[in-house]
Amino acid sequence: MQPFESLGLRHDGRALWVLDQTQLPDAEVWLEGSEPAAMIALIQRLAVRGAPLIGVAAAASLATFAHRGASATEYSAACAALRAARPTAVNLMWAMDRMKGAADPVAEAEAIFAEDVRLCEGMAEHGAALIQDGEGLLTHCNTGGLATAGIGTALGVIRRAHEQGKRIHVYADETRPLLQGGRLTAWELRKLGIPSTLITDSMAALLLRDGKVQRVLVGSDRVAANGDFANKVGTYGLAVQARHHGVPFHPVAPFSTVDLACPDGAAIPIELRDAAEVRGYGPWRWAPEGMPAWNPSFDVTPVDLVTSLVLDRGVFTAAQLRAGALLAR
Ligand SMILES: CSC[C@@H](O)[C@@H](O)C(=O)COP(=O)(O)O
Repeated sequence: MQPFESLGLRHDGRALWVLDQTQLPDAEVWLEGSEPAAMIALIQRLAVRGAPLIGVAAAASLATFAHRGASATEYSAACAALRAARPTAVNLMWAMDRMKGAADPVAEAEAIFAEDVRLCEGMAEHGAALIQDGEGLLTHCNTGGLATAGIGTALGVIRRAHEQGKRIHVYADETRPLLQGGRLTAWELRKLGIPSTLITDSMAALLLRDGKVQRVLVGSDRVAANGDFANKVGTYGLAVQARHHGVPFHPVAPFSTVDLACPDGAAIPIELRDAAEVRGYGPWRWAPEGMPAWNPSFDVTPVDLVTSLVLDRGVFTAAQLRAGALLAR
């Protein structure tokens, strides 16, 4: 295979490696994900995460498996198992469906990687055009280079606006319970030198009330045909708060996140994760042991709360989405 590299995924021509996102920001440890079984475990424990990246990583793992001589039966079993590793981000199913029918799995995985890089550029160009000089921007979870093969979805848009010289200030939600904002987005923002402030999720409403935020930009794990979309839990609450305060709210996603087979948000499967993730983090536990907890990893935001959706191929208003703009593409 040709070597390739992104912020969180690397192929050295022989083996596939992922940057263990559970150890960020304190340690940069690369783990091997060449074997599909290993990649499934890495995806499920969020060592590799973010909707586009899990699709790209699963494809690269499957290609490496094929390159190393997997039989057709082994290949299709691994493809099905990878496809089922996490249920909400449709990019994983999209990538596995491409790999399933691929005549040359290595070329297909390389194409999926390169395409994701290009899709990020498309979103960045269209999304950055919305951002005005001097804006405060609020984001949730991690949607940057760690979540894609390229510069990211919502964070890619923010990065492009910064590169264009717009004076922006980013407020990053910590993102309970697994802290993708506090650990990963904060790490990326610091590396990129973008002026930013970390907040806990519960501080967002106050920031909006105080007029510190002129735009909310988030990623998506699956966009339904009518424009409803799933993203990291907490996104729906942000959308409600943004609407209440009259602040524009934009999901940002590549076309590989759009699922036309899903008519609306009610049809999007939502991953339920281990309750222990709500009771504590890493070695710490703050709730009584055994305390019942509810841990949906994503929530669904209805299209009515969306100002516009930034796709790699353009910006679509809620009215256009409701009128079937995604189905017409
Ligand atoms: C690339 S951004 C889109 C989403 O994947 C992102 O916002 C998100 O919710 C990630 O969730 P995660 O559980 O960390 O994989």
